[in-house]
Order: sequence, then structure tokens, then C-alpha cells
Amino acid sequence: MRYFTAGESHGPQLTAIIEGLPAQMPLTAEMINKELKRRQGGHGRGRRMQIEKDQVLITSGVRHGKTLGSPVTLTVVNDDWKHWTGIMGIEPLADDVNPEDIKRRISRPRPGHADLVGGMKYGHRDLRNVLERSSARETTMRVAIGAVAKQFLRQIGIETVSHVTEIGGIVTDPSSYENLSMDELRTVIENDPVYCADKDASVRMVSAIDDIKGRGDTLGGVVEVIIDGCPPGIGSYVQFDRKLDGKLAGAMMSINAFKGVEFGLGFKMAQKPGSEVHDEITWSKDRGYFRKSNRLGGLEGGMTTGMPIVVRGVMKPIPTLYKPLESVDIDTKEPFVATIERSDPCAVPAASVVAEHVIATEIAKAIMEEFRSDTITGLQKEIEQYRQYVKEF
Ligand SMILES: Cc1cc2nc3c(=O)[nH]c(=O)nc-3n(C[C@H](O)[C@H](O)[C@H](O)COP(=O)(O)O)c2cc1C
Ligand SMILES: C=C(O[C@@H]1CC(C(=O)O)=C[C@@H](OP(=O)(O)O)[C@H]1O)C(=O)O
Repeated sequence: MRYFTAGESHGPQLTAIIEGLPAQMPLTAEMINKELKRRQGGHGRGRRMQIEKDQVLITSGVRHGKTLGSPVTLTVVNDDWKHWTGIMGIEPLADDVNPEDIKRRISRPRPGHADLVGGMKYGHRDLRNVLERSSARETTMRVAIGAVAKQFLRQIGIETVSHVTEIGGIVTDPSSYENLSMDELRTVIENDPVYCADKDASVRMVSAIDDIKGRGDTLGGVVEVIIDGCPPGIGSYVQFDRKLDGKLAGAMMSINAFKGVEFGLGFKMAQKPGSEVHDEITWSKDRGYFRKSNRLGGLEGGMTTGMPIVVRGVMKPIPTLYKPLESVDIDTKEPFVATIERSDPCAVPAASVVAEHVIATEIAKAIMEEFRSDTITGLQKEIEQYRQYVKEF
């Protein structure tokens, strides 16, 4: 499976193309729209999310609700485009227009964004040309692609869930959710304003977001993704670039504003002896091989172990502040303090949805590399046989 995204934040539309999906898989716009709506939500989002009502249009690769095996194209219209039509025009500028006079041209790079270095690299004196593509608006299409990947994973018995475990130093207590089933956890999270499974922490997170917004500042946090039902042996130890943990870490780090990733106990492993980190192996007739604990987060030697995959990512606080940081105007080289039109004070809940979808996409891709049938029923059969084989190994 291969995929691409395209589109500018304030351009006419966003596009994704996915190639290599099995044929005969049920797929509807509704399945994708449900996830797009979750990404737009979460306490802490700014005014742009009141303008957009993200809805996908499937324009190829699906007929009568089933995949054809041909490339699937997804598009989402930017409702904000109507306010930007002239500014974002595709046609060349008229001869009498000076590029430096383009409406809403940006000559003042924002710290923490791609603006300055992107401008240098691509020769853009209007930094809007960088901002438009570096914006996290792009994550809309990564969620759309991930929704398709999740639908594929569901067909072969793999479930995904994501939740917020920390915002601005407020940390969830794992005992409040670690005994919940995947379905129970999903229900709690979907009904929570910050997609958090610890009710007490959630209340404090909401007020921390309101407080930071009032102060013109922003907050980051940590999100956790859990993937349950993966058979052992997805990924490989035989070549460095086939290790699944490396691919998942790369996917997590590709999300705008993500600055770190960990599996299982993660960075806490540094504080513990080996006997409190590694997971003992056991076997039963019902389950086959399994681990007595899951401190390594479901991966050993770059391969899934069959235990749930547990991966977390840290998101920095949003860089555009109403209480802005100092920067330099590229025209005058003079320092300035920026004025802000709108921004999200905290997008950690939305980012947890993005994280779940990019991880689901990477896992779906890895599974399609291991099992090669061109139809979903063929793949289901192959995977079922493999599950039986590893159980009795
Ligand atoms: C869901 C989501 C929403 C975001 N919203 C904003 C925003 O409103 N304002 C902003 O300055 N950055 C926002 N960001 C973060 C920036 O896109 C990101 O920090 C920037 O592109 C620079 O990339 P880097 O932080 O990965 O270096 C958001 C990120 C995500 C994942
Ligand atoms: C549009 C989205 O997020 C945007 C991501 C973003 C950024 O700089 O990354 C900046 C803001 O955009 P704008 O400048 O238009 O207000 C966010 O709203 C979205 O998530 O769909």
C-alpha cells in the first residue's frame, strides 16, 4: 500500500490517493467522516474549526460500497477557501502586481514553524507559500487515509484506540482505565471533552486549557495509541529498515508538533533493572504464546509479539501564541513582535486522533507487505491460517 496527500491549508481542497488496497473491502464515506469529525473536536481548538465541516468525497477506487483494488482517491473541500480565493489564486500574477504587495503576504516568520527555513530553502519571499503546506490542516487527509486503514484492520480482527494521557503537566492515572476493554475505553474517550479516560484528570485539563488561553499561551501533552489483535511477526529484524518500531516511530514523529515517541514503559525503562522491563513468555492452548506483562509495548526485535502495541507521542505546545515571541522581518531585518489572527490554544486531543490514524496506516501497510492476496477475503483466510500456525508453533 502506498499513499500521498496534497493540498494547501487555505486552498480549494485536500486530496489523498491510496494505492494497493485489497478489492472487495466494504468502504463508505460515512466511515471516514466519523473520524474526520473526531479530529476536528476536542476542547482547545480555535476558530478555524468552526468554519470547516470536514466531509470526504470518494472519487475513485470504490463502487457500490466496496473497494475495486484500483487507487482510492479522497478529497475534502476547505470551506475557508471562499475567504481566500483571490489570495490563494493559481493563475499567474498580472504584470502590474508587485509580488511584495500580495494581500496577506507574510514577511515575518513565526518561531516554531517551518516559515523561515522553508522560505530560505524554496526561495519563497512570501512565507505564506511555506505556511500553507506546513500547516497541520494536512493531518485531515492522514486521518482520512487512516480511517481506510482502520477499516482494513477491523476486517482482520485488529482494533485501535487513542487517548490523551497528559496535558500541560496534568497526568492521567492508568488505574482509572487499564482494566477497561478496548470498546469501553473507546466509549469513555469519545464522550470526554479532551479525549481522556481519567475523569478527574480530564476536568483539570479542561480548566488548564481555559486558563492558558486566557493568558495568550498554549499547552502540549502526550497521547497514547493502542493496537490490539495484531498477529506476532509483523515487521522484521533482518534489515534495519524493515523494523516495525522504527516505522511507527517515524509515523508518529511525522505529525506536526510531535517531538518524541516511546513504546510500552518508554523512557521510564532507564530507571528500572532488566527484570522489571522484559516480559516473560508463556503458552496456553487457548491463546498460544503470550507475555505475562506488556512492558515493551508489543514489539521485540522490530516485530510485533502478538501483545497490544502501546505507543505514545509527545506534542509540543502550539507555536503560534497570542502572547507572541520575538522574530525578525525578512524585508527590513528588524525585530518585531507578531500580531495573531487565530490559532488553537491546545490541539492535543485532536492530535491523539491523528496519532491513532497514522499508526493504523503504518500497521495496515506492514500487514499488506507480509500477506499478498488481492482480495480482502483472500487476506482474511491467509491471516487466519497464520494465526493458527503461530499458536501451535
Ligand atoms: C491537530 C493539530 C493542530 C495544530 N494547530 C495549530 C495551530 O492552530 N497553530 C499553530 O501555530 N500550530 C498548530 N499546530 C502545530 C504546527 O502545525 C507545527 O508546530 C508546525 O507546522 C511546525 O512543525 P513542527 O512543530 O513539527 O516543527 C497544530 C498541530 C496539530 C497536530
Ligand atoms: C486547519 C487546521 O488546523 C490549523 C493548523 C494550523 C497550523 O499552523 O498547523 C493553524 C490553524 O489554521 P488557521 O491558520 O487557518 O487558523 C489551525 O486551524 C485543521 O486542523 O484542520
